[in-house]
Amino acid sequence: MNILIKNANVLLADGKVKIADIAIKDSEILAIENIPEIFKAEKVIDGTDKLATAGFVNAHTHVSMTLLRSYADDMKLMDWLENKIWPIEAKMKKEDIYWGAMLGIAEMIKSGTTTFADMYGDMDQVAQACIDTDIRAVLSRGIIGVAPNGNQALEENKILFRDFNNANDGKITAMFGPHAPYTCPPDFLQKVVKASEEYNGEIHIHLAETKGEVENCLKEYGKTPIALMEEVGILDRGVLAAHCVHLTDEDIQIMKKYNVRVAHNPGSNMKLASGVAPVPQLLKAGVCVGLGTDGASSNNNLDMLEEINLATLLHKVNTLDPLAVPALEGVKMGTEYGAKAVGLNKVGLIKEGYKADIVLFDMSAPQCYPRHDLVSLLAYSMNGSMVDTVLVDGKVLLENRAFTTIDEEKIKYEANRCAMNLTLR
Ligand SMILES: CSC[C@H]1O[C@@H](n2cnc3c(O)ncnc32)[C@H](O)[C@@H]1O
Ligand SMILES: [Zn+2]
Repeated sequence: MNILIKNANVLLADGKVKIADIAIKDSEILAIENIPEIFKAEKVIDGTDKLATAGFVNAHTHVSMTLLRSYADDMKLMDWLENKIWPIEAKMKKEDIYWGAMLGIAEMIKSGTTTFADMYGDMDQVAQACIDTDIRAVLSRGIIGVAPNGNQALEENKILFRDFNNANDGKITAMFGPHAPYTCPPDFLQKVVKASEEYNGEIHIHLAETKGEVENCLKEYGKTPIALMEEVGILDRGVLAAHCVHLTDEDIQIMKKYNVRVAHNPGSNMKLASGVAPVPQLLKAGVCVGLGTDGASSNNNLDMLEEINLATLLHKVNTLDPLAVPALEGVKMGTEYGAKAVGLNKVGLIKEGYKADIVLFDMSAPQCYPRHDLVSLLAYSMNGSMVDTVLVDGKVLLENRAFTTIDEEKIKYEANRCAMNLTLR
């Protein structure tokens, strides 16, 4: 479909904001400003006084964990996982994964996220939710190698790849998801490397999230998690590494050498008291750093504009340098860098030839005045509730804050039903 967004304040690829029209042809951005005479719009969207940005890329989440939002708070990671999260996840059924994913996808679209990278179980249900909502997604089967069903989970990841890589007109792609070095020993990780070579897939993994993880890794293997991943061959495969909080300078050099991409999760790292990732050093070293929310049970929402805000503020105070992560860098981490981090090309910018994943923000609220600098307003004043219109792959999914295809009330009802039943099992 030919869509014309007229007269919007467009955040362009060069970081400048300009009032312009955006012509969309099918799934791509055809032109910005200089619209060809022959372009005939079948739908016109008035962008007057709205801010148009590339859709946010949530570079790391476990979307179905929306069912566990507010279920277990104020705990450190391993206590939280071992004593609350893993026991109740063991009771989850396929419909829980589906409705939890639908709830999370609805929340993400409504707050401006157009792509997410996921790692969980029963990923056929997450994939189906992506098909039912038309969001863009990079899906991996989270694999706990030490679990009795580690090999089964690896087989499920191969099936995910076979059945859903490039599915839904290419909006779904797949990766392999070994959970973490502390749940996937080296010999199992080598099986994952082999499978990823067989399927030409990349790898999504939690790395160096806590001080305890690093200390235990050094004790058991005499190496940091990053160095161990280099040894077992994981880094050769193309890696999206979530967290990367506790790193040495040598780790950062290894990450640069292997072009490791990072999903920085400031909200989750703060909520689980995991630490502050050395994002300014990673960016300075030329490592690609995107942003993720992690799951809604350790954040506790999936609002990427909030994550951008957290990233811009956290690193200022942690380094006592107001330029540690400036506004535009934070926005780029949540869009352009995030797209690269999850392995997508032509996504993450409003640029000719890129995918038409576009968000229009309503700027009528008082906190959007005065208009000295719209990128500053986006990073430091606005919030996800100001999202008005969302397009993914050139399809309008949200318009005037209302979903065009999905039933929000049904999703909230079914997800809540599943969450309550889950706690009764
Ligand atoms: C095996 S599927 C993915 C697995 O990861 C768990 N998880 C959620 N958040 C985190 C985190 O911050 N670090 C490590 N693991 C996490 C999730 O509950 C699933 O069990
Ligand atoms: Zn995670």
